[in-house]
Amino acid sequence: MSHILILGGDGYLGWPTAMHFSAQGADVTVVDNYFRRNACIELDVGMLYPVPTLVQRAAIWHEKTGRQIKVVIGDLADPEVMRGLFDGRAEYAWAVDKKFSGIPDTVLHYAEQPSAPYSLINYRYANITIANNLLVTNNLMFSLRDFSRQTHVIHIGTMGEYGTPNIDIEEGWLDIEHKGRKDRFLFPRQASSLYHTTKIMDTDLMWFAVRMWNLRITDLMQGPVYGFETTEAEGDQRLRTIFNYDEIFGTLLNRFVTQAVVGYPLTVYGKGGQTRGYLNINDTLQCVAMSEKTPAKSGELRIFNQIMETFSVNELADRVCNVGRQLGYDVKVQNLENPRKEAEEHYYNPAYQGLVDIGVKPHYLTDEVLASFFHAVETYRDNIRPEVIFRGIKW
Ligand SMILES: O=c1ccn([C@@H]2O[C@H](COP(=O)(O)OP(=O)(O)O[C@H]3O[C@H](CS(=O)(=O)O)[C@@H](O)[C@H](O)[C@H]3O)[C@@H](O)[C@H]2O)c(=O)[nH]1
Repeated sequence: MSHILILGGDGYLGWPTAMHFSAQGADVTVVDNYFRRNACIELDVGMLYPVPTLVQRAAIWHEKTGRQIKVVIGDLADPEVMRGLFDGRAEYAWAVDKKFSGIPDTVLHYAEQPSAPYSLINYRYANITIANNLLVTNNLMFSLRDFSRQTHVIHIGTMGEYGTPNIDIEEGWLDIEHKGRKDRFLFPRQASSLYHTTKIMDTDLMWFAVRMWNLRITDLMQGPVYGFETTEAEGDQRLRTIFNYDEIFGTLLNRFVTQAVVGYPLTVYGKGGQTRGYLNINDTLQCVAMSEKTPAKSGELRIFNQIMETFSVNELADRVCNVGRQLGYDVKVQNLENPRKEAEEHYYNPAYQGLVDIGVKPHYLTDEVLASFFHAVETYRDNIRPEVIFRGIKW
């Protein structure tokens, strides 16, 4: 049985991933310090529905499936918490069998502050983002160096590391010919938020560790994710993942569908030509699962662009308007002055073939998928708080 350690197991992607691997029979341990929930309380942003604690969710999962997901509550920016997961000192906050699972075969690293607006609220939130994201990644690198260089790490990076260059975006690497000589380098990176910049710095830490200590790392450069319905959560609402629609933690399509359902005009920032690669939450699970099955080699930093299709903000607003109107909603669009500093019209042509080549079958955003997303959000309509949708955190 493979042992999978999930850092950031309480988050939007961490918890569905934990259930996904557990359902397939893996020995799963999740770690989290409840950063996301605490930030949601501190900043008073709305979640679509309440979510039981990580410990409660693990107990519910066990009651329903007979499988255990071991839970550790701790701050991975503290090196001793991280190292305890490799040398057996970790204390389980929940587990049926509290015996140490041993060195993990695979570590899924989601334990990061994931929001661009959060990282730019002010200098304090900027520092929290930088300190958390870089220390967690560095603590992981040193734990692997000291305890297990064979463990495969799958890190969630972001397409935002590349920014919006005026050339095609390759999958992580670029061959350069300069004055008659050739070499291969990380693709140039230029992020448009501090959060995204920490992901660039993560890549540098990981690439250093791969070069020095022959670690095995897959970096998934993910675009904005949408949706919350995953197979393992079907049939029990208490197992649904955290879903934000507010300005800070909500991603674009999750926000637009929620806005449409509650009659709030869709918040298109600036000209709306900002184009990104999007993916369904179920494809995040697939991409991580396929990467786990076909790990990076020793001394390899393997980079995949984890997106399934690209849309501009305007295109997504149109799609949400059309489907919303067919469902009887009076959906309107408002063009707001862009609170972010970003290109509003730009070239965007990223490669994203690597994950398909290792077996991922994309779920595309069809009208049916969008309609089913509307129906899922409608169930919680009364919980939606319009006042948290836009507060205008400026870059
Ligand atoms: O109400 C809104 C919200 C966003 N946008 C625009 O939509 C685009 C995407 O915004 P987003 O908030 O969905 O995505 P972003 O801030 O880039 O961050 C999200 O998507 C990233 C992938 S990517 O965008 O870098 O490819 C992940 O890394 C992050 O964790 C996740 O929060 C941006 O141009 C933004 O200005 C709007 O027009 N209106």
